Amino acid sequence: MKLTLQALWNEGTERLKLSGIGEAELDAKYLLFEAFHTDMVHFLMHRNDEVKDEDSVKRAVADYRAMIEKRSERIPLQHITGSREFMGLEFSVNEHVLIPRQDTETLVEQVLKDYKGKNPVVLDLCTGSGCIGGSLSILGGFSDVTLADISLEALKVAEENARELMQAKWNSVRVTAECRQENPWRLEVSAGLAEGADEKGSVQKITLAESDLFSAFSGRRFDVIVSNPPYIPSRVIEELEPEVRDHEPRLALDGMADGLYFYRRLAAECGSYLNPGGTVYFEIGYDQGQAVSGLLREAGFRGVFVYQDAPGLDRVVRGTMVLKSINAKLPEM
Ligand SMILES: C[S@@+](CC[C@H](N)C(=O)[O-])C[C@H]1O[C@@H](n2cnc3c(N)ncnc32)[C@H](O)[C@@H]1O
Repeated sequence: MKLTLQALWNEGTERLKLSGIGEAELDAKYLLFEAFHTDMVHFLMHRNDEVKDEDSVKRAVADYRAMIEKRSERIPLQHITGSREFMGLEFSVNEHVLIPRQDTETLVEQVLKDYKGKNPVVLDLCTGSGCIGGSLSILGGFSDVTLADISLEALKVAEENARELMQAKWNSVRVTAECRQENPWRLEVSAGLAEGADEKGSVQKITLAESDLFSAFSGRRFDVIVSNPPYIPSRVIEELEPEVRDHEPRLALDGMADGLYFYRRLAAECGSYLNPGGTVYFEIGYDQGQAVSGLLREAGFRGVFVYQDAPGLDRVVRGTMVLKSINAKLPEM
């Protein structure tokens, strides 16, 4: 029987179906394209051609079969390919970070909308791959964004992403990374115009910081604090799909007994790190809107509002800290 792309796709699909993978056809096709560095158009035109008897093609076939084997062990697709698209940008991922979810784009889109044409100083707590803060920096053009996480392994992934994003955005422009501190770890990735050019208004930086929530930010103030903290109740983690339960970091999932542990800490502490009129945006689980809104109101936040994601589920809570003593106003939104 001749070996074709269609035959390889069928073979992969069958293998993944046997492992109970719901989107077996899609995943097999994605891995086929990855192994053969090809796309849908090429596939549709050549799927019934016999694949060439060349070393490079043999390698692609072997790579594809190896990737299918990994996927059949319920290793997430994105861990196999090493990347995930988020907000139209490419983020590297590995087993040390949560794979960015489409739901999380709701938070990024809301901040971009609220701060269009403005340049807030932003802190992304629990940054993981850096997908939230990185997108805000690149797409919002915000010049000072800090990405913080308690996990050094996660921060290394966020650093790679920050460098790649800056490089891609500034193209011919220098991207420098300067290690400022080892313990706790801290690094700045910054981009500016090429040497000799006018640098006015063109410098952008992403700072990466090892921090247990706010531990590394004593005395600092931000205009916007965003966070997608771990929010799954501990007992629920065992019921999740094997891809999540066995392959994504527990540190990224576990919101302790009722899933609200981090929101309690964030609500209590955020006010001390915000400029007057500063705003927080937290991603939440679909059933946590009321509880997290309550925590923010109790902590003195105003304008507390819950936003829904594309399927209509509660996904983001926003609140603004108004410091009456200095007559701060709610920002226009
Ligand atoms: C749900 S993941 C979110 C990752 C990323 N922001 C996203 O939206 O895809 C939560 C992240 O919080 C980090 N984390 C857990 N406990 C933390 C703590 N005490 N302080 C800071 N980060 C923490 C984990 O390492 C993980 O990267």
